[in-house]
Amino acid sequence: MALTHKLILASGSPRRVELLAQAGIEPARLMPMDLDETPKRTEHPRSLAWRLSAEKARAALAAIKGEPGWEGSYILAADTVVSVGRRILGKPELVSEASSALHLLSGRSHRVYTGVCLITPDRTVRQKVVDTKVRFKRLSSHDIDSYLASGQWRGKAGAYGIQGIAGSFVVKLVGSYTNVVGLPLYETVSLLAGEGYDVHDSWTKG
Ligand SMILES: Cc1cn([C@H]2C[C@H](O)[C@@H](COP(=O)(O)OP(=O)(O)OP(=O)(O)O)O2)c(=O)[nH]c1=O
Repeated sequence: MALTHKLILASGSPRRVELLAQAGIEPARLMPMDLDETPKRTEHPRSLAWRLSAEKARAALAAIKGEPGWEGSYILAADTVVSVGRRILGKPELVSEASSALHLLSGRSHRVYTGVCLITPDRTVRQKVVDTKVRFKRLSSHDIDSYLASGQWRGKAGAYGIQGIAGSFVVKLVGSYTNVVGLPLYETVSLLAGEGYDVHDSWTKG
């Protein structure tokens, strides 16, 4: 029988769990890693997504050190960053921050970068950053105020969730949709499969 390795998802994002489930992958353990996600001065959004996804995965690796049963596990982490030009829009905490982000995104194209980091059972670190270009319609004040009132901006990079109401703001999208939601499925599954993870294991189990 093939040796199966457990997968740890170093994330507290329900979107990432759902996206993996969509691909038939169920992590054996969820480990939300609470890190300082502040960009460094002049840090490019792509570099930020690369760095933070690796920091989350490495933090989970450090946390399981010495725990029996988890030595040969895979560890997966991701980080999603929204940017308009070189300006990085993080996860807003206040309504006023969400409002400024939505005003910036209105009628423009922006990029969404998701960094994916996989630590393999032999502790090799494999990384990718995927980017998607998204164009929003011009948002009226009414659109923005109503969206803010919906609360769907909370906890989301760039103050919107494409999988909800904000999907109706999208005029054009070039690249991976799942990347915008928080985990690029094609690239993540390729990364896992390329490192020997049995991505087909659960497909036949219903
Ligand atoms: C742009 C966009 C982001 N998001 C979410 C995905 C991520 O959860 C979040 C970006 O923040 P992240 O810091 O990438 O992730 P997180 O803090 O939610 O979870 P964790 O670090 O524990 O894995 O924004 C959407 O759900 N929809 C969208 O359209």
